[in-house]
Amino acid sequence: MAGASVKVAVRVRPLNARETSQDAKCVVSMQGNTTSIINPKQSKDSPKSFTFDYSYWSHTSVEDPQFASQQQVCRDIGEEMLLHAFEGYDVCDFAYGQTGAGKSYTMMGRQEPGQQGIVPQLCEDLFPHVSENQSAQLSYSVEVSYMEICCERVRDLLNLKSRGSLRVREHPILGPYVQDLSRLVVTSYTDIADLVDCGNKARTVAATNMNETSSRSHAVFTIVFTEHCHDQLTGLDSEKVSQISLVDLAGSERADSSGARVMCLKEGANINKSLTTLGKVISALADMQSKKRKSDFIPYRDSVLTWLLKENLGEAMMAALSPADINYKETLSTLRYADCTKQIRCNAIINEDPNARLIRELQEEVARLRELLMAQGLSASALEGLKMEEVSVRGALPAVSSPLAPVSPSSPTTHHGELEPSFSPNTEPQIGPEEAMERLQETEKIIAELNETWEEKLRKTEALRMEREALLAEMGVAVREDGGTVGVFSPKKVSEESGEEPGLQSETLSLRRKKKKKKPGAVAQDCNPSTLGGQGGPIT
Ligand SMILES: Nc1ncnc2c1ncn2[C@@H]1O[C@H](COP(=O)(O)OP(=O)(O)OP(=O)(O)O)[C@@H](O)[C@H]1O
Repeated sequence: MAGASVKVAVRVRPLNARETSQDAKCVVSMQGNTTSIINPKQSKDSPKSFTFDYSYWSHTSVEDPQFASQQQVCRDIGEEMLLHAFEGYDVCDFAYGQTGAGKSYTMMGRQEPGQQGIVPQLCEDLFPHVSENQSAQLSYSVEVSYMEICCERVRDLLNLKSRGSLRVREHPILGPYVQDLSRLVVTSYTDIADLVDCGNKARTVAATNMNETSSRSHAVFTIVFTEHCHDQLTGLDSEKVSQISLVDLAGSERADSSGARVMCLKEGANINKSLTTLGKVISALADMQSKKRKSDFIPYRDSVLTWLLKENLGEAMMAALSPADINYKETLSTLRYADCTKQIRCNAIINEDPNARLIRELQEEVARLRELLMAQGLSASALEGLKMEEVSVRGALPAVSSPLAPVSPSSPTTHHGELEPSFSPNTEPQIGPEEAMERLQETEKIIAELNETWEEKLRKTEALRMEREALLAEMGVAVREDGGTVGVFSPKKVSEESGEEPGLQSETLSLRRKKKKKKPGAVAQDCNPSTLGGQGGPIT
């Protein structure tokens, strides 16, 4: 897989009701792997053509021999991803395109038979693969996480209680990661399907509360897949870990500020930082490839999405296209974006024994930080007695003369979902006690998480499931008696007088009121989607 190009597919959907009502014409055509588009204003000009790994014609219906179904898309894209994940590679598929072009349809699809998208189909194929490969030597475990990135803030879609946005941090050994993002264990397709469903509903509820649509945010669903190997001859255990990231990006037209619709101030500044940075990253990688340069500056750090997917951008991209002449400019821009992505090559490596190696390296880091803190005047007994949750780092430590590791002006700031300043154990100047203490706690927390037993993970997963169901029920999402969720109440109109949706339950409302009291007048400016009951006032 290493060195292979990113697989790029484009897919054109049928005209929708709005386009049909405007008498829109189809300007996209496909022949084999080639997609062509005609400029409706200069129809005498020859069409612009692009060749991709796959050009999916889903504009018509199954009766058309050229028609590409959900199953075909998943067979081409999903099956290969699964295969690579079983080999131990990290893989990522992201869906790009204008709002309403068909990204979510391709990634998630619909509930009806035959309409399921890549995510549910891939998850459905996962467990039969596990059963086929399982043996006395080989066993597998699967965990999932689901997050949403909006305005550069990260929200956990599987732990609805984590109301604030999560911090994106960079650890010198672990690299970028989302602190406290829940990773839930799953043992069957039904488990995954329920979590996907809950996450999607959490997204919908949040969007409804915000009087907006989920097309403003990026959804990242990740399957962490671990192969445990026990060598019966030597008695040695080893592991291969791979991540399958499935990303439904925000609508691409928002990358263009001129096309921006009404949006709050913060959103205006941030909504597309991840999307525009993704574009820059893709074009820098493509440029590097075309010039055959070994390394170049790639602006991964400029946005949360690109930073988190830094090691994992390769594998597949699905560009969703509207067929309509009225969307010509957007569709052409999507085709160009996809064309640029073709040039990227995967830098894949197999993640062999990452946990054992990580724990060893993290323990070395803990020892180093402890030494540093002792050298700076903290006693060994104080360090031993240190409990992560008890420690209030700021102001609790003696001041020392060594400077904190400087944050370069271009480094993103440390705040909620935004990026932490980077630090490297080898190159940084001596760090101060506050930072050392913070890192020590962070590293010990990561080690504890890596050392968690399967039973502990199961307990956590179950506790979160119960919390999630209770909260979703409160927010107006019906829960079946067997635990599955069955649909969100239809979006409620925002009451003009109060700014609240009348159907929302008491806790959500009281949360909002509390916020409103604290920050009068902030409704129009703060679009933090991380608060499920967030400021739901109209976006102006
Ligand atoms: N290939 C397709 N076949 C049939 N219907 C489709 C297809 N693609 C999209 N649709 C329909 O078009 C509508 C918009 O699609 P979808 O929600 O997937 O767009 P999107 O790109 O994800 O938009 P957003 O950015 O707002 O999330 C949906 O009703 C969806 O079911």
